[in-house]
Amino acid sequence: MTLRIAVPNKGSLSAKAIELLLDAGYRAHRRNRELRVTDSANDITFFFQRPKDIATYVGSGDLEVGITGLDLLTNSAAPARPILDLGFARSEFRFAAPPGTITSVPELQGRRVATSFPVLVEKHLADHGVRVELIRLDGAVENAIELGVADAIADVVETGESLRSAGLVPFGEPVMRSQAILIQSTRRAYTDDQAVAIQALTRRLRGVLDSRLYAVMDYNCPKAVLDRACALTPGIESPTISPMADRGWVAVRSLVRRDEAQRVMDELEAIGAKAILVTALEGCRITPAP
Ligand SMILES: Nc1ncnc2c1ncn2[C@@H]1O[C@H](COP(=O)(O)OP(=O)(O)OP(=O)(O)O)[C@@H](O)[C@H]1O
Ligand SMILES: O=P(O)(O)OC[C@H]1O[C@H](OP(=O)(O)OP(=O)(O)O)[C@H](O)[C@@H]1O
Ligand SMILES: [Mg+2]
Repeated sequence: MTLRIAVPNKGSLSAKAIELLLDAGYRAHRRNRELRVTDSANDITFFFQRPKDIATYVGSGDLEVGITGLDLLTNSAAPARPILDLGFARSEFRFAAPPGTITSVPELQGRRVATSFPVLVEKHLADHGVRVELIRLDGAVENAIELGVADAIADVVETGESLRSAGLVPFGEPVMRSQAILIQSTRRAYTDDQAVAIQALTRRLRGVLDSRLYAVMDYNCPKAVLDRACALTPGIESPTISPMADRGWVAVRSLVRRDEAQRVMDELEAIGAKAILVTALEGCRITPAP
């Protein structure tokens, strides 16, 4: 097997990582509770591992690549590096405490800080010259203060709901911003075949991410406002302009960001464009290879 890839077997990363691989044409379905799935057609084996262990396997070179979180990679201190941002599991890593108790990082000096990311926290505090008593927990860290084992916590924050419901407020700058990433080892040597296979995987994943980000926009445009229309829909390289039977009009096709499509349609309509269509992408290769 040319490529062995570590995929999170549970938690916030798992379902989205598998969905991404399936959308990229890989057979990454787990039947029952399989921990290893081989996709012979693509010459890949997926190993379903605990999210916290993935950087260790990839860093050591025992698996070629893996999907993990930037915060987990940093916390592992494994010799591995991100090769592609995957855009999901976006979060911040923050300190928090009950309001009015600890409100800045220097005030943590000598206090008890609970976390399940001890390496990440220790490094950040060392960089700020602050020494604490670290309380290592596995999860549900927000309860640690009320239960009396810590004075502050450092944990993943997405919506902030877990902090709010535990009566905690974040303080200090975020320790880091994280998202899901594809990683490879910085230490091992990859064979030429493996390097080519990693490139192919990366291009496929990037294609899926771009397909989710962009849509095709088609519209009919009076020639008199074509410059303004093209400025609204510049596309990635340049819009495609085709003649129409009515010589006063042209047909324009361009890629637009999905999250901007409604605004762009409003503005095109306002300058006189007609028959504006937005079509989702099933797949694409539009950004350059890494
Ligand atoms: N609520 C969340 N929203 C977005 N990303 C999250 C959230 N919780 C965790 N993550 C991210 O998911 C990755 C895995 O985090 P973690 O190890 O805490 O696993 P988990 O998804 O919480 O599963 P578990 O704690 O049950 O093992 C990390 O990169 C983290 O930043
Ligand atoms: O800001 P929020 O949207 O509330 O999300 C953040 C919470 O999500 C994660 O917890 P998870 O559910 O994975 O439980 P865990 O603490 O056991 O990891 C994380 O550890 C936070 O507790
Ligand atoms: Mg968690």
